[in-house]
Amino acid sequence: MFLAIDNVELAFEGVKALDGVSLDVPKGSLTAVIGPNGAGKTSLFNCISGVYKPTAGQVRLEGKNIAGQPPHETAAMGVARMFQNLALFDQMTVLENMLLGRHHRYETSWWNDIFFFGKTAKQEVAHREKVEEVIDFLHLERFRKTPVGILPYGILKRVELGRALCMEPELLLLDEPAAGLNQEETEDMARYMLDIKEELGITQILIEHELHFVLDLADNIAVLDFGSKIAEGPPAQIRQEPAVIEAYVGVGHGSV
Ligand SMILES: Nc1ncnc2c1ncn2[C@@H]1O[C@H](COP(=O)(O)OP(=O)(O)OP(=O)(O)O)[C@@H](O)[C@H]1O
Repeated sequence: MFLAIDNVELAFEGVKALDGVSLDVPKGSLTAVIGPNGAGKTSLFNCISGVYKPTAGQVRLEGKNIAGQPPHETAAMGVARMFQNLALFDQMTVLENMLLGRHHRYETSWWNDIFFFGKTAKQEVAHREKVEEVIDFLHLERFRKTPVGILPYGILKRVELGRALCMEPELLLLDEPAAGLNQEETEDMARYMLDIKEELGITQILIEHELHFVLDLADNIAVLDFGSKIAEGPPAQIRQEPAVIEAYVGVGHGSV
């Protein structure tokens, strides 16, 4: 299995944020983790990316247990994260922010190379080519030289996705990518996620509040509630799941 989350438990002073959660994520798939506030979704991401060390259980990436491994080592193994609270530098342009997304791939003094000395090292040319590819892929051409601080939120979300894609990840963790977007922007975001899967073949895990956003998108949906996985399956199955119907629309309201 590409990513195997095995009986992961995470406790904060007696409160179990995760209580024995297991989830298999096949390579190239798009998995959604949904659930209400406080269900444990962010905690699960933090256990995958290395921000938190699970109190029990394993997170195996291509067979290697990465639970408790520092985030930079996990990132170097190809795990990138798109943050809900955007991790961008306002004064820098779209292009510069995306180049920063590649810093772990610079072999030496990446900061000096890009910003102070402007060396046209082979390395930098290759990095810029990759960034331009991502800019094209996300249709951000006309914003390349714009400081991100003046861009509207919908575009910023796309730039944040681009920053993560510039890491050339094997596994992309998306934290509520549609939060705060209008209908059209939400549809665009969903389209990009399908393109990432179909054209780039990158495995994606997506945290979402809204069941409806993921029903047409995900291959597999895991539903968390109070730190436990209460249901898992393809969208058609999740729609019919009594525990999900109860959690989302109340008992006796039919399928979602
Ligand atoms: N650093 C922390 N210290 C103490 N408790 C925490 C910490 N982080 C999370 N928790 C608790 O763990 C539980 C799960 O929180 P988590 O943020 O993972 O849920 P979530 O599903 O991501 O919620 P939301 O949708 O609101 O982001 C909650 O009860 C939360 O209060």
